[in-house]
This record gives sequence, C-alpha cells and structure tokens, in this order.
Amino acid sequence: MSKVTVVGAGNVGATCANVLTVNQVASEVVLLDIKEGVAEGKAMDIMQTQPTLGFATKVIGVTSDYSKTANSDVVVITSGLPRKPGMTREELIGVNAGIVNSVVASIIKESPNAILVIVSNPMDTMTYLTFKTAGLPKNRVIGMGGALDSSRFTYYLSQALNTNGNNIEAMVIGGHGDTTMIPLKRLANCKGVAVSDILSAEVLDKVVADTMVGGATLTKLLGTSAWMAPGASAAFLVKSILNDEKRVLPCCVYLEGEYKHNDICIGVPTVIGKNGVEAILDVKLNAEEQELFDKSAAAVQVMNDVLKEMKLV
Ligand SMILES: NC(=O)C1=CN([C@@H]2O[C@H](COP(=O)(O)OP(=O)(O)OC[C@H]3O[C@@H](n4cnc5c(N)ncnc54)[C@H](O)[C@@H]3O)[C@@H](O)[C@H]2O)C=CC1
Ligand SMILES: O=C([O-])CC(=O)C(=O)O
Repeated sequence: MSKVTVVGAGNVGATCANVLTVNQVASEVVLLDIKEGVAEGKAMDIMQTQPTLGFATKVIGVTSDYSKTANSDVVVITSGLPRKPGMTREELIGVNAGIVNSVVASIIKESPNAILVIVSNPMDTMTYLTFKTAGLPKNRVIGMGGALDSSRFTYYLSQALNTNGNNIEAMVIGGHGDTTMIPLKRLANCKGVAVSDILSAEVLDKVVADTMVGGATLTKLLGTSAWMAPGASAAFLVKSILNDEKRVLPCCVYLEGEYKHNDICIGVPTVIGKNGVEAILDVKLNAEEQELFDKSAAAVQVMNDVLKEMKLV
C-alpha cells in the first residue's frame, strides 16, 4: 500500500497523476489544487479510463483539503505558474516561491515522513527553498529536472543517430535552466559506444545546444511549458522511490562538498530508492566539465541569494 500526493492539478500534475495511476505505481494517488473543482475533475477523468486500461490504483481529487493527503509516502509538488514563450524559468521565482513555501508547510503537517519531489520552477531554487524550510533530512528533498533533461538529450541523440532512444545512455547535470544545464557529451553512449565516436563534433554540439533549450523550444510551440515528458519523468522518479529500484538518476539535491560545492541544491547523479536520495555519485569531471559545473552553480547561487533577499531562507 503506497500513497502519493500530487500538488497542482495542472498540466504537469495531472499528467504525473495519470502516469502513476495507469502504471499502478502507487495504490492511492491524491491530486490537490487550489482551483475549485479542477483536481476533482481531473481525478474523475483518470478514473473513467479504468475500465479501458484495467488498473487498480485509486485516484481522488481535492480542492485545498490537505487532510486527504495525510500519510503520503511521496509528495510531488507541481503547483505554480509555468513560463510563457520568451520567459526564463528564473522569472517565475516571485510568484512560485510563495506558492511552494505555503504548500510545503501544509504538506509536512499531514505527511511528516514523506519524501518530497519538487517540480515547480525555477526548480533548483524551489528545491533549495524546500530543503531550507521543511526541516527534512537532505535525502527526502529531491528536485526533478535532470531526469527530464536527460530524456531530451537522449531524444536529440536518437534523432541524430537515427536509432531508438532505448539504446542510448545520456545524462544532464547542473542547473535546470536554459544556460545552466550540462549535457555530458563525453559520457553519452549508444550501446556502450561513445556518441563522440559516431557523431561529428558539429552535430554533437548542436544536440547539446538543442537539449539546453529543449524546454524553451516546447514552450514556444505550445504557448505554455511542456507537460507530457515532465509528468512522466516525475512519475518515473516516484516509481524508483516506491519500488526501491535504486535507479541512477540526475536529481537536484543538497550538496555538502560533492562536486566541490556546498549549501546549494543542483543536479548531480544520484541513486534513488526507498529512502529517497540514497547516494550521490561523485563522478570525476574533467577540467572543462568542472568549469561548466562551477558556472552553473554560480548561476543557481544567484537565485538562492534572491530567496535570501526575499527573506524566505
Ligand atoms: N522541473 C521541471 O522539469 C519542470 C517544471 N515545470 C514547472 O511546473 C509547474 C507547473 O507547470 P504546469 O503544470 O504546466 O502549470 P499549470 O498552470 O498547468 O498548473 C499549475 C497548477 O498549480 C495550481 N496551483 C497554484 N497555486 C497553488 C497552490 N497554492 N496550491 C495548490 N495548487 C496551486 C494551479 O491552480 C494550476 O492548476 C511550473 O512552475 C512549471 O514551470 C514544468 C515542466 C517541467
Ligand atoms: O521549460 C519550462 O519552463 C518547463 C520546464 O522546466 C521544462 O519543460 O523543462
């Protein structure tokens, strides 16, 4: 018996709840939103796929009734504004910091033992805010961004290689921002063969550039930010926790010296299992990668300083 709450029944939250439900990742999914009726409606819509899809998971929707979220094992936080075309994720900090702050306080009261998965943007900043305010150990506060960015890196590589993405292993670390993420092209491989041995440097650099603006590209096409892959990536992370799969996933976590950084939440390879973040894999970066990581961390730090100016941390 496992229970997952998804806060925010918008595009990403509802997609995440749907993937969790149809794949029976949890036995109960609670979808919560502040907008009257939205979570109830989306939960009902998902439940009406049960006869067709045949799952046993129960999903309910509630409007701001946190008592229904009590004793959740995992809580996914997607509440907050998405960006519009032309905006950066960082521009969302003003509104979303207030939303995430109040949601986390309400969630913790009902589910003091939950593992929190933060999705709301700017995600690295919202993860830091949550870690600093929730009073939870660092293994229980996980930002979701790197798993999604790695899926996009894999997608663009699969297009360039004209192959099925399931043959590819590729990882993105660093911040979840248009200029801060670091697709690790040196380590990306197709069935163990380095992609740099197959693709030209020019093509590989274009794949990296496309990956970095993957979210912005979709925002331009859709008029709001993406939700299918984000919702699925968040659900995948939850699955690794609830099934104790111990998957290696790049996640935004609190660093204490790893990658030469301290007091920051940023994307690094982690092992995700029943205790949340079970390990941080301190991969040896080369000088160029470490320089990119340091620059990324400096940009993430600027946003953490904004939280300090806002007197939220
Ligand atoms: N970390 C990542 O990889 C990704 C992050 N995102 C972020 O996720 C967030 C959600 O995106 P979408 O679902 O597309 O937006 P959306 O606008 O479709 O849904 C957001 C939902 O949050 C709800 N909400 C607002 N304040 C709330 C509160 N105090 N309590 C409960 N619910 C509240 C809204 O009513 C709305 O239904 C955005 O901040 C977006 O930037 C989106 C995609 C990927
Ligand atoms: O692009 C955005 O604003 C939403 C997001 O984080 C993503 O899809 O990667």
